[in-house]
Amino acid sequence: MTESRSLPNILITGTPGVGKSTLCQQLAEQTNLKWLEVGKLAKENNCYEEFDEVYRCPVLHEDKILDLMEDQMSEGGKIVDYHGCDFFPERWFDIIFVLRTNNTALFDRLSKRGYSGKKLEDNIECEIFGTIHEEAVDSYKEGSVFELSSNSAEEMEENVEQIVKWIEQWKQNKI
Ligand SMILES: Nc1ncnc2c1ncn2[C@@H]1O[C@H](COP(=O)(O)OP(=O)(O)O)[C@@H](O)[C@H]1O
Repeated sequence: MTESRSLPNILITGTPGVGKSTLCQQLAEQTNLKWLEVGKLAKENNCYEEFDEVYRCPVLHEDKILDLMEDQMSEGGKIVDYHGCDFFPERWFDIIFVLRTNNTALFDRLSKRGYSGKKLEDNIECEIFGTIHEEAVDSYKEGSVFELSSNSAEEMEENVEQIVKWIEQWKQNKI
C-alpha cells in the first residue's frame, strides 16, 4: 500500500490537551499534507453510536469513521489527529507520533478547556500511565511509533521541524 502513495500518512496521537491540533495545524501550513481531524469529521458526518454520560461526550462509531476515511487514506498525504489509535488499520500509517506532556502542564490546559472531576482526573491518569503510547506500540509495527515531548512552545516548534524533515526525507527516499 505504501508503494502506491506519493506522500506519507502520519498519525498524531496522545491524550487530549497534549497539543495534537496545534501541531497538525502547523504541519498542514508548512507541508502539502492534509490535516484530518477525526473528531471534527465524526461530528460533521454524525459518526456516533451513543452518548457517554460520565464523560459528557458522544462515543465514536469506529466502523463508520473508518469507511469515511478509507479513500482519503489510500491517496496518502494525510495527517490524522485523534486521541486514540488502536482501531485504525496499521497499513494506513507510515509513522506514528505520540505527544507527551507533564501532568502539571496538562492539568492547566485541560482545566482551561473546562474539564473537571472524573473527566479531568482520568485524562491526567491516562497521560501519567502512558496509555496512548502503549496502545500505539501494541497496534503498530515495531520502530514506527515515536514519543515527542510537548511541554512548551519551544518543544512544539522542534516537533514541527522534526516532522517536516521526516516528510522531506520520506519523499527523497521515494525518488
Ligand atoms: N507544546 C505546547 N506548549 C505550550 N502550550 C501548548 C503546547 N501544545 C498545546 N498547547 C496548548 O494547549 C492547549 C491544547 O492544545 P491542543 O492542540 O488543542 O491539544 P489536543 O489537540 O491534543 O487536544 C491549547 O491551548 C494549546 O495552545
